[in-house]
Amino acid sequence: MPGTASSVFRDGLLDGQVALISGAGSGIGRATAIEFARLGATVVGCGRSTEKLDETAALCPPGRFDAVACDVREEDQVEALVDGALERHERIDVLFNNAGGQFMAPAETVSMKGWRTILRLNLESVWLMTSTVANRAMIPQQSGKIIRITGSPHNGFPLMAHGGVARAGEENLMRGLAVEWARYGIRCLSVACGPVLTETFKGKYPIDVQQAMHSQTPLGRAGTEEEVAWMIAFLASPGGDWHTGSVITMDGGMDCYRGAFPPKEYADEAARTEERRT
Ligand SMILES: CCCCCCCCC/C=C/C(=O)SCCNC(=O)CCNC(=O)[C@H](O)C(C)(C)COP(=O)(O)OP(=O)(O)OC[C@H]1O[C@@H](n2cnc3c(N)ncnc32)[C@H](O)[C@@H]1OP(=O)(O)O
Ligand SMILES: NC(=O)C1=CN([C@@H]2O[C@H](COP(=O)(O)OP(=O)(O)OC[C@H]3O[C@@H](n4cnc5c(N)ncnc54)[C@H](OP(=O)(O)O)[C@@H]3O)[C@@H](O)[C@H]2O)C=CC1
Repeated sequence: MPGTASSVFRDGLLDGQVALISGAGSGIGRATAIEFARLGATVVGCGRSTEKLDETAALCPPGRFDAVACDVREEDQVEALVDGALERHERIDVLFNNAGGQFMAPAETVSMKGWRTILRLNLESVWLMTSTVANRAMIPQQSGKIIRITGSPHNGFPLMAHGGVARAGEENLMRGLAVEWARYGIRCLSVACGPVLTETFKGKYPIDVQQAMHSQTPLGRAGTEEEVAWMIAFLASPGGDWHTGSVITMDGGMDCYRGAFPPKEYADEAARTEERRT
């Protein structure tokens, strides 16, 4: 992400906003923190590793990134994170629940400990962060936007069944809260991503699995962390004000159709057109 200005949005688009971003020390969280800071927001970025957060701070315009070590699974740490953000910045306009992840393993090998690890890291932590920020900041101020990153495609998540369950639950949580909390002026949304070429993604999955994911995407490529950051920035801007409860899917078309089109069985053009019946 070279340069100091957004390559998509006007300067000052998010002036005055305070955004809390989890997992801001790498990948999508870092790219989003940088984009928000460039657009004028103050970002409170959390993660477990302070070194990674300090690197993000160095990539943001000076004074725009407030790094806080916090494990989003721990109630006392999340409460301290939110209270500290309010003491220093007075409000929280955007919560981007980005921290999370899963491991790839055949379902029959996943132990109860492994299952609980993923449900806790994703679904439970999203509820903890969301309820704490809503109760302490957004309901009192009668405004806010809460965005969770989830996954696409929305059919089963083979080899990551635990992750798929967590993401489905998170999307439903955002939908339910969008209805309940509209009366407080709070918008709740999910952004469901297909493969995004972050360092973790590239290091985590075998190269042939990655290539299969890309070739099974109609647009034939993975997304970039900047493309996700632009979507989150748009949603935080006035352009996002009429969005709530939605699941915005960004996946190069994978959710509509799994595979390159036309499939090899239809390689012959004649096989793609049905004969007219008169
Ligand atoms: C095809 C479709 C196209 C679909 C195309 C869709 C594309 C979307 C793909 C999505 C990509 C991404 O999300 S990429 C970004 C992902 N980012 C991350 O994952 C970052 C965060 N991840 C993590 O922190 C870790 O990977 C994670 C395991 C999730 C949590 O770490 P923890 O330290 O909390 O947990 P650990 O102590 O390591 O493990 C706890 C237990 O979990 C289980 N466990 C952990 N790793 C395991 C493993 N590899 N295999 C089995 N079991 C495992 C064991 O029971 C462990 O206990 P013991 O046995 O006692 O050790
Ligand atoms: N890359 C992809 O293809 C896709 C990613 N996603 C989701 O997007 C999000 C970001 O992914 P990506 O950028 O690729 O991955 P990263 O691994 O780079 O990002 C995950 C971030 O979350 C932080 N984190 C993990 N556990 C915790 C915790 N318990 N408390 C606080 N912070 C934590 C990590 O920092 P630290 O270790 O310092 O705590 C890290 O910075 C994840 O939720 C991922 O599942 C969804 C779809 C596709």
